[in-house]
This record gives sequence, structure tokens and C-alpha cells, in this order.
Amino acid sequence: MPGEYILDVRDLVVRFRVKGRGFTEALKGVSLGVRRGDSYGIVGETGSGKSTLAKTILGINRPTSGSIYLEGREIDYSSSKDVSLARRNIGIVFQDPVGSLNPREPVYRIIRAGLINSDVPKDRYEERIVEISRQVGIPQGKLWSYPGQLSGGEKQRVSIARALVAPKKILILDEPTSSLDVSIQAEILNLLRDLRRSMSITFIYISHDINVIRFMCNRVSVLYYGKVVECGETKTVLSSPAHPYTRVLTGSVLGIQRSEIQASDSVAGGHVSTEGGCIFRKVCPSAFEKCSVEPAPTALDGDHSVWCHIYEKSEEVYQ
Ligand SMILES: Nc1ncnc2c1ncn2[C@@H]1O[C@H](COP(=O)(O)OP(=O)(O)OP(=O)(O)O)[C@@H](O)[C@H]1O
Repeated sequence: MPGEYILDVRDLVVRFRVKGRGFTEALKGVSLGVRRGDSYGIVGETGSGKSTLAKTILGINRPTSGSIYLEGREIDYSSSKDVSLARRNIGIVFQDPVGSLNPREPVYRIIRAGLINSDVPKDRYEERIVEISRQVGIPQGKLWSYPGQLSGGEKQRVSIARALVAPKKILILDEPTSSLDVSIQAEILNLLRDLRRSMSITFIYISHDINVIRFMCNRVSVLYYGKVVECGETKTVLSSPAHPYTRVLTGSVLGIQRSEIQASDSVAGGHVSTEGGCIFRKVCPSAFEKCSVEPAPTALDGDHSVWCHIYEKSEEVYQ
């Protein structure tokens, strides 16, 4: 039932044309339901489709098929009116505050950009900018500084202020702390938790870092290679992960039985992707030798692909 969720993603497929290689399917039928007030985590490793999902929700990418409902109403991504309505209700903070802030604009004007096309009347712009700056911890004295004069954490505070200066129902945070020093990451995470409570806003929090998801999110979907492989309450998913990939992400990889790894020997003779660094070679060298190596992601079948995309983490435990 679409009406149950503030944001409901149904069977979303996103395909990109790739020069000389036909197309790549970044999302392969993703479904998830975000409830009002959730801090909903999307966790997965690089290339799993997290950013594609965020960009598609906002109409930056177009869905190939599937539907997205905002408060029970389907967004028609071919309609500019619908896309701008979605963007009025859903804000985004990107991973890289340097790349997402115009270096030639002072902070005040960067934040002001978040008010254009909003319902806030122009004569209230200044009041809103001052108010949100205070809420995110930007000192008034820095409002006329340029991004180059700010620290990484301050830049990310500006991105958050721009996203929230006009009221939003949902805020998508796409790895907002991954480019920051560890001590600053904690400051920004705490700020985000406080803002969510004080503004009663729904979060969609994207990260490859399971500990950040644990800290920030009440529910989570694990995205693997363009598919949701597991979802539910964060505590449950992370304390007793059902899917082998989640078990690797949560560091309980040693809990995976050797017999399961041996079972992946059956891939021998099938296709194995080389994308992203393949541990299959490490855990089953004999099987790997027998495989035909196929770089196209579409060549992977079912859960066998799990064994071929468990990146550096696994190197630590399998050497
Ligand atoms: N515009 C595009 N054109 C072609 N392929 C794309 C495009 N955008 C994303 N992809 C591909 O789609 C897949 C998913 O990419 P995406 O950026 O969504 O992953 P991600 O999980 O956000 O990764 P990261 O954590 O590194 O940002 C990747 O294989 C990527 O190369």
C-alpha cells in the first residue's frame, strides 16, 4: 500500500548507456518503504547503486521502470512540475562539500540558493538564513566567508543549511561525512541527529559504513549490486544478518561457514565478475582458474556474485 509510507519505491530499475558496452543496470528492481519519521539507512559498498537511488528519487536520473510515491502520490518524472514538487519536499546533502559548493559564492548566498523555488516568501529569506545558520552551528561572522576559507566540517554545515533552509519532509544524506576527519565526522553525525529530532524530518541516510548506519538509522536496506538483499530494523539486521553479504558488511564474515565458501566452487565453469577486486580468486583459487572471467556485471547469477564482490574487508580475514 503506497499510502503507508512517506516515500515508497517500487521495483525501481535504472539503466545507463555505456559507450561501447550497451548498458549497465545500476538498480535492478529496488523496492523500499520509508515511514514518516524514519531515519532509513541504505548501506552497500561502492558501486552498489546507492547514489543512483538518491539521484533518481530527486529526478536527477530518470527511472527506466518502476515507481516512486511521495506521500502516496506517484511522482511522474517526465513532468517538470512533479520533479520540482519532489525537490521542494526532499532535500539532499552530497558526500563532497567541496564539489557541491560554488567557490565564488559567499556562504550567505549559497544557503540562499536553497530558498529559490521554495514556498518561503522573499521578505523572510534573511530571517530563515540566519535561523538555519544558527541551528547548524555556522557563526554569523562566517556568513560572508567563501567556501575556501572554511574547514571541511564547516563546509558540510553549509551544505546541510542549504538543504534545510526551506522546510523539507525528507532529507537524503549521501555519505555526508565520508570526506571528513574522524573527529569532525562525529560532530556532524551528532548535529544531524539533533536536527532530525528538532525538525521532525525523515532521513534517508546513505553510507558504506555500517557503524554510521548503526548510529544513525532505525531501519535499513542493504543494497548489493543494484538489489536490496536484506531490509528491516537496523538492530535486527545488524545483529543477526541473514544474507551472506550483510554478514560480510557487519564484520561477522568469520561466521560464514567454510562449507558455504566451498559451495561457491560450483560457480566454476560459470561467469565471475572481475569488477571491484575479486576475493573469489583468494578463497577458491582452483575454482577461479576454471571460471571464464567476464567483466560484464550482468553475467553474474544470484548469490554467487556475493563471493565475487567482497572487497578489501575480506582480505583481512581470509589471508
Ligand atoms: N551516469 C552514469 N552512467 C553510467 N553508469 C553509471 C552512471 N551513474 C552510475 N553508474 C554506474 O552504476 C553503478 C552504481 O553507481 P552508484 O554511484 O549509484 O554506486 P554507489 O553505491 O553510490 O557507489 P559509491 O559508494 O562509490 O558512490 C556503478 O556501476 C556505476 O558505474
